Amino acid sequence: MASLDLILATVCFPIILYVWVSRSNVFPPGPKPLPIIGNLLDMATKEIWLPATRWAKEFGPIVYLHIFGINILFVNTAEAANDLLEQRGAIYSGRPRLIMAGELCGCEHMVVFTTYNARFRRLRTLLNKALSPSATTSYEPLILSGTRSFLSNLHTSPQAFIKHIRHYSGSIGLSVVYGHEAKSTSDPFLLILEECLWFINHDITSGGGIWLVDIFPFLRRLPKWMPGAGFKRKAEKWKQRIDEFADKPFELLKENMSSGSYKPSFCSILLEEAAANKGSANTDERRAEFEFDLKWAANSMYSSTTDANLAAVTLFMLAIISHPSAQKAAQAEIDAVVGNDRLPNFQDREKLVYLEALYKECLRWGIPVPMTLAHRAMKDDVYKGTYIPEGTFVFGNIWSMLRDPEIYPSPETFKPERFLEPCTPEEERRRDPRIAFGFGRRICPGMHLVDSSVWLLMANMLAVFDFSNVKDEHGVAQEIKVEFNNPIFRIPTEFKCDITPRNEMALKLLEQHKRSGV
Ligand code: HEM
Repeated sequence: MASLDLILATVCFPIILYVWVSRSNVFPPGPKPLPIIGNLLDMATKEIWLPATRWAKEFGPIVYLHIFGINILFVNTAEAANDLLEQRGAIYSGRPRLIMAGELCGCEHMVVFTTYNARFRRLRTLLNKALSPSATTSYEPLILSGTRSFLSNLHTSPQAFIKHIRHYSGSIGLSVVYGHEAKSTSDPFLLILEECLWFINHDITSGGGIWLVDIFPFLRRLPKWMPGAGFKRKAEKWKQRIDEFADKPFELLKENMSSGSYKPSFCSILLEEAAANKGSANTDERRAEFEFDLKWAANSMYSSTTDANLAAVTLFMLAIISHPSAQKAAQAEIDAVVGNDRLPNFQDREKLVYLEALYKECLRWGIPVPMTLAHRAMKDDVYKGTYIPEGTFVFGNIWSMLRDPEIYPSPETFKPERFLEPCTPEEERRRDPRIAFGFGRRICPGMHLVDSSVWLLMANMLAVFDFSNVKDEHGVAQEIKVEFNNPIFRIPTEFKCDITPRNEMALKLLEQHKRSGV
């Protein structure tokens, strides 16, 4: 009898609760919607993570909104993100089907836009292989030489630092992915990267990427000449460029491979592996499918590096300019560990403990990507007595998690020392700034590459330059004021700062590297 009670309690009760909650539609709490448009006005803001974090304080770990029948859920704490996006990854790893971005503009082949299906798993396998910690180690020579030429460029024209960061990220992406060396900022593959990133981030996915056609799918059948079908004309133009963006570097690499003059890269290694594997199972159809996947996996890698890196590096610059004592402390440590006659490299990392804390605090305080992209609930779910319907767009609110005062006391304060304070293993697990890279089966595949490349860039920038506010004619430091207009990446608007070589030795090192080209 006791065991029957136990069965009833453990099996039947959760089922009854599930059915009751899902039938009675007890949605998670959230701001009051208006009739018809729902929470449309609440969502109409460029830094959505800021109101989302205010709602988190008012309503709790999960907050629900809806717009024209689209359900939206913000997951605001690391614990809820772990419960839903990690532990229930089988439910929460989809992506919304965006008709405008995906189907009409042709982004549907990129990993970021692909929902959780067999193709997604094939693409992620390719990316995870190319971006695993051990694969990342093999890119270290490229990262090192990219970093050195970035320092030279920064020395030559410090005020163009944004252009140099973009060039650095784009050219590392091109060499790692396609083995292509970008000789200048006007390399056609860098230009098309910039162009496509601009309209993907600012036009296609602006406002969460939801267009009227995503709410009323029948609109996609409108003939493109009709008044009101301007979105179709725009989509056609963007699609053509996005296809070229994926095709052109891949086609050039294949041509170079046929003529035998190419550098090993992510694509060439996998194409060679596929060619060597000419078994009977490797039909023409399979080969075509593999090449199509590889082309889009490559494009997903190449297109994801620039804006995220730009956000991470400019936020680091803002942090050290506004916290000169942290800048000095990191430089003193580099001088002590590395000395003044060479530049920092990967082998120094273990000994640069303050720099490590500074790197973590830059990710935590700066938050380059404050909100995950929308995960899609692939079936109905119940969480803590509330109902989350299938199809809900679920956003991990990284901003609110990395600003959680329970885990990070005085979260607005930039304080690298917080990562040096002794803590229990449980606290160590809770204060993990890798939350900055998202969750579960959708976690950023580029996180290991970022961990090496952005760390090395920071170490080298601090080793040779001082970063400070611009001074006016009376020597008074000018405060830096920036805004954040990009809906996905926290990239500050352009700002001015002074970037000067730290001393004679730094100048000598820069000259040396300029001459040797490494
Ligand atoms: C500071 C740098 C970066 C940050 C903070 C960052 C952060 C993120 C975040 C938060 C997501 C969304 C995860 C989610 O939906 O749960 C993401 C997705 C993604 N990231 Fe990154 N990222 C960075 C750099 C990179 C780089 C360098 C690459 C490629 C080499 C990359 C490739 C991707 C891809 C392909 C996705 C989509 C994954 C998917 O949909 O399954 N990221 N990233």
